[in-house]
Amino acid sequence: MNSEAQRSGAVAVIGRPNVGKSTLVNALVGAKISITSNRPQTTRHRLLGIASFPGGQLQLVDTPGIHGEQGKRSGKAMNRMMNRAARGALEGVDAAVLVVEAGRWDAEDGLAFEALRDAGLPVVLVVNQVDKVKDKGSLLPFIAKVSEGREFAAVHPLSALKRKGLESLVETLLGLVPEAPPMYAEDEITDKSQRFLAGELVREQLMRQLGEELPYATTVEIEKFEEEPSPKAGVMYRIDAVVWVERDGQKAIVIGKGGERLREIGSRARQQMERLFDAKVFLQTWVRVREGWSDNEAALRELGYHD
Ligand SMILES: Nc1nc2c(ncn2[C@@H]2O[C@H](COP(=O)(O)OP(=O)(O)OP(=O)(O)O)[C@@H](O)[C@H]2O)c(=O)[nH]1
Repeated sequence: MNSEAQRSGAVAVIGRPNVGKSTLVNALVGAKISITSNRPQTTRHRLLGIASFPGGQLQLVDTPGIHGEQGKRSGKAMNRMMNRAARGALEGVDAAVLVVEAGRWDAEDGLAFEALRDAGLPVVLVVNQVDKVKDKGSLLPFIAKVSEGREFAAVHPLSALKRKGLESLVETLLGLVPEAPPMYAEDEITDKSQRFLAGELVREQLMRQLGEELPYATTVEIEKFEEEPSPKAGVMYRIDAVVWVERDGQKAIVIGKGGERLREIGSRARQQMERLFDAKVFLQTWVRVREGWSDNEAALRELGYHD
């Protein structure tokens, strides 16, 4: 790529839940700004990941997974909001990446593709998780089948987790965005505040550490986020996080025997925050009950959800 012709533009990252959209955005940005877990519907918000390269800058819009009736897990209002947030991400972008899992294409992948086709965007197909495919020879027929009757600007088999195959994807994407100076400074990595990211890192641990349906009944609110100078670490943050659940019984499970579960959630989240903020973090966590929050639009807005 000609290094004098700087390119810059927005690219939506779309796909059904759990295919690796956030993992891909993090890999391209080079930092963990979007939380990931092996549970579908981890991402609930739209989030911008800013990735700067010698040839230009990509503003990657990470989105909640597009899901159909069968994919609903949280309250109805939350599901509606997530689908609206994903579809809303298509406005004002220059191109889209459709992420699918290698070897698998189902109805929800079809829904995601149709949303992109209807938006009239150039679509790059990312066939993710190729590290899990033993018979690499099966990839070509899979790609041929998926491409039948569907138009893609390019197809990239890759592994977001192992960071394999990313360079050529970046080259393709830079080719699809306009010639323009970067929109953000090179050291900026997201449009979200540290306060927002702190809440997400607590939520990531809820997704990872709680079993069954419980993660979908929880959300996190940051009640206090204070920065103060620290003689050793430069700055330190004092953060108070509230974990909201829907019922009393759920509160007991999140707290765990003798408070063990909540301590582990807090400790892992704090480590992740310290890494991301490059600072010392003092984190306190509480659990509170708010009945039916995930099926109540007003409660969702109060808790920071919007489309
Ligand atoms: N083996 C393998 N696993 C991957 C790869 N990319 C993502 N994963 C795993 O797949 C799971 C889902 O990844 P996410 O990035 O959270 O998926 P997502 O598409 O953002 O999910 P939603 O938030 O549900 O929309 C996580 O456990 C990731 O570690 C990959 O290239 N290879």
